[in-house]
Amino acid sequence: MIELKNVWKAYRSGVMAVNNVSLHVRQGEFVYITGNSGAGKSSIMKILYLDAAAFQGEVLVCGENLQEMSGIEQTYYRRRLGIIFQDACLLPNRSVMENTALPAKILGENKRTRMKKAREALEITGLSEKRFCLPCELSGGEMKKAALARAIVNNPEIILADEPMANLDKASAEKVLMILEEMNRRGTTVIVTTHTKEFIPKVNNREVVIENGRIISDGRNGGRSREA
Ligand SMILES: Nc1ncnc2c1ncn2[C@@H]1O[C@H](COP(=O)(O)OP(=O)(O)OP(=O)(O)O)[C@@H](O)[C@H]1O
Repeated sequence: MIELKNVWKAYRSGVMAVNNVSLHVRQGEFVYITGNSGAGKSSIMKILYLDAAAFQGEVLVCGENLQEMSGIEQTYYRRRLGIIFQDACLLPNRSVMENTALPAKILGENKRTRMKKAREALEITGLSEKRFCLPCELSGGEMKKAALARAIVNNPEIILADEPMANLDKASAEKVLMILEEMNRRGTTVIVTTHTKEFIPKVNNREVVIENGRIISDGRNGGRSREA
């Protein structure tokens, strides 16, 4: 479903953040991308949600080449994604409810439907009580939960979650993973980055480990390398 073929991404500073990465994620898979801070995890996610300017190599999603998409095709592609940005990226002057409903608004849902969807998503993430707050009135962990609610509100085909467990206590982090796993059980392809393996379940998970922009192992349960 998602295929990176020999992808390179260098920043103007000269840093080679993504160094010849090839990765295939099948439809309905749940993949963890792990690695130390600065390893290149977010850069890979940015490439996938089209936030990274010039990169080399090919990225195919359902056979479509991201670089060859027109502007309107990219817009439709983004609508198929639920994204949790590393720094939450909530609109500062909109309530939690409005932030959560935003992807439904972009899809053209009427107000009643998008508020219903936002209420349900906030219920799932346990943030209902804070629905009328502004982002500045939330803790870091609550911001992550709002970002998660926004990411799941449209029941997306693909979720790209960049450090969704950061700033969360153990119980909240486990709950975030539970929600992402439930989305995955219902058919959503999920890619999660994390610099800590603390919360990754030990059983039957695919973990792609990045170091200095390269994949150094790709396997299940910390198993043997597939693509390194
Ligand atoms: N906009 C940018 N301009 C220049 N260098 C950048 C930029 N963004 C990231 N980098 C560099 O690219 C490398 C990879 O960064 P990236 O954010 O992808 O890593 P990461 O694995 O997500 O790290 P973290 O876990 O700390 O978020 C790092 O050396 C970083 O300093």
